Amino acid sequence: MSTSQIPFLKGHGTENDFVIVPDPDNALDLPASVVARLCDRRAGIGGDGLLHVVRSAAHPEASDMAEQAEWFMDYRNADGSIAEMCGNGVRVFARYLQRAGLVDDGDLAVATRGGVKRVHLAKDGDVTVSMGRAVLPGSGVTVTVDGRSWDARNVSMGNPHAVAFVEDLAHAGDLRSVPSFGPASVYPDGVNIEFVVDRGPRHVAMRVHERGSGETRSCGTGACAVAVAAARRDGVDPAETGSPATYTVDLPGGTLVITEYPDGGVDMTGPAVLVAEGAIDSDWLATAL
Ligand SMILES: N[C@@H](CCC[C@H](N)C(=O)O)C(=O)O
Repeated sequence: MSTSQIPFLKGHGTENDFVIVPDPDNALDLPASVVARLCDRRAGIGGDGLLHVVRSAAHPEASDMAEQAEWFMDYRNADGSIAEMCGNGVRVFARYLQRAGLVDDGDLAVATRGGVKRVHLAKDGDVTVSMGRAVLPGSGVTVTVDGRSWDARNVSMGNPHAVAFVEDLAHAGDLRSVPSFGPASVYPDGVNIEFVVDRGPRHVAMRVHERGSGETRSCGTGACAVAVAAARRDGVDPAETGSPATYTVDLPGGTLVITEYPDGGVDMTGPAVLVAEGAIDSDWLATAL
């Protein structure tokens, strides 16, 4: 019989799935080994990542944002590594806060390692997040998978992305394929790699290999990086035209709509779904420590 249980929920955004662990006072010890155990699809609950829900004031990395955002999304990849930002995760995080009655419907702010993000949510509708500006450093990168290489665009959405336009999404390989990139110095902390094809005017499709999680069925920051990279490739820059540019991005797990504004801000709209809740056996979890 276990001595205590830790509440959790499971949710996804365009099938990028997360274990959600509410811990308002930041009382839980969640080293990488514990996160990896929880995200393990056979030995644990399973997820592409973990959303640790903490009051900003209670977390050393977020206390300086507490006045702007009551809640901090302490995001972890499936291997337990830390990332600056997760676009699908922040929508699911906001949905959890709404369902738990911790925020009102409508607009809220969420603290992340990538700064404070403004979120707009309706009770059962899509969620829109103001993701901030995309940064395109211009450094040349190459991505390689299964012996094929492409030039890629380096795009930061707070976390790093390499966006490669390919002829066929099948070129991104299969589950055994591990893309690589170069030169290594461009991404000292690793990178998320997106493979993109055109579907129509301002409409693309992508697959993604995420840093710390492997191939996932969606990546919100990746879709933003892809939309901005596709716009620049198409000669579209809202800062120059003065008009917003909207791209539809299809992913294996669903569709995200990305709009870049003349001030450089990027909005992402998509679903956020809670699918289950339960309790983690703390004795089992302790075996991962
Ligand atoms: N799936 C996320 C991105 C999660 C972080 C990424 N793996 C990284 O290490 O930067 C999204 O929806 O943005």
